[in-house]
Amino acid sequence: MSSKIKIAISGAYGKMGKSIINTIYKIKNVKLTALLINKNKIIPNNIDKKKIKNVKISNNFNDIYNIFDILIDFTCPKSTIEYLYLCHKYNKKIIIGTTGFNNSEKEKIKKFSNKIAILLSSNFSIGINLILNILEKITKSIGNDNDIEIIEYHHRNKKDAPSGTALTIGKTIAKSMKLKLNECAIYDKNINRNKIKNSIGFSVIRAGDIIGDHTIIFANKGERIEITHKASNRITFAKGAIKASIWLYKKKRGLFSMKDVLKFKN
Ligand SMILES: NC(=O)C1=CN([C@@H]2O[C@H](COP(=O)(O)OP(=O)(O)OC[C@H]3O[C@@H](n4cnc5c(N)ncnc54)[C@H](OP(=O)(O)O)[C@@H]3O)[C@@H](O)[C@H]2O)C=CC1
Ligand SMILES: O=C(O)C1=N[C@H](C(=O)O)C[C@H](O)C1
Repeated sequence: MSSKIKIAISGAYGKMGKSIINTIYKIKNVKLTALLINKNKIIPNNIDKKKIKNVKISNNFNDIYNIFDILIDFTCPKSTIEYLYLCHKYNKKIIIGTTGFNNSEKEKIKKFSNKIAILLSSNFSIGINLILNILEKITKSIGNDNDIEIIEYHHRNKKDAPSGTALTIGKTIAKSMKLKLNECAIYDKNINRNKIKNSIGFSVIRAGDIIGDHTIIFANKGERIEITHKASNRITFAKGAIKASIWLYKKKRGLFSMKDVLKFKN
């Protein structure tokens, strides 16, 4: 590729935004050209000013639409949808890392993907996507005979629950049992499991500065299988999102996921 892919980040001063700023300069095919922040905020002290020397910083998409190719968004559902409209207006591609969308917002994302290229992932780590890949096989083998639980652990500031990753894991398991998640998910532990076949229980822990851990339990009489992923640094998500943006650059339109990017061999 002759010229580098130009990247803008929305949510740039957030935990994920800062992680991407500190990672992107190490990756040769891409160049950070713009930061979209919420209000006119001072640059956080844990952002190295050298890394954003020639980068435009604005709280207005219209200031930067002509200096980037792909927007990497880690903000909140309301802001993501606002940026989706603007990416459609200016025909820009978008990597969506934000989680916590309601059904109407998910419909909007799907609708816009008819016009622009969108890659949506609740978790950009290689590890979680590898687990999603093998979960189908495990569930098809033992899902019907086991109690299934998903436990997620995040930092005390996380706004949505269960996590987007936990919901994606639940959806993958449900689909492997030929069910929709809303037909088998149990969020309320007072429900007697004996009454529900093929249920998937969710548990949520919010504490300290936990980056993002997920455990899936398949429990039967006499044994249980526990599959756990622990993110120890947000760099794992940042690298995945940047890798996804390089992949998405070639696409004109459509809704994609990390499954399309990683193409694990079965
Ligand atoms: N897919 C994945 O792999 C991962 C997804 N996530 C998800 O990403 C999202 C963000 O997580 P995290 O970075 O920890 O959250 P933070 O709250 O640390 O960061 C979000 C940032 O977005 C800013 N923001 C909100 N609205 C706008 C806007 N319209 N324009 C520009 N900036 C805006 C916020 O500003 P202000 O504080 O002023 O509101 C804040 O700085 C969450 O939904 C989380 O679940 C997180 C990690 C990995
Ligand atoms: O809010 C976070 O931090 C994270 N959110 C994502 C989710 O909701 O699954 C991904 C990761 O677990 C970190």
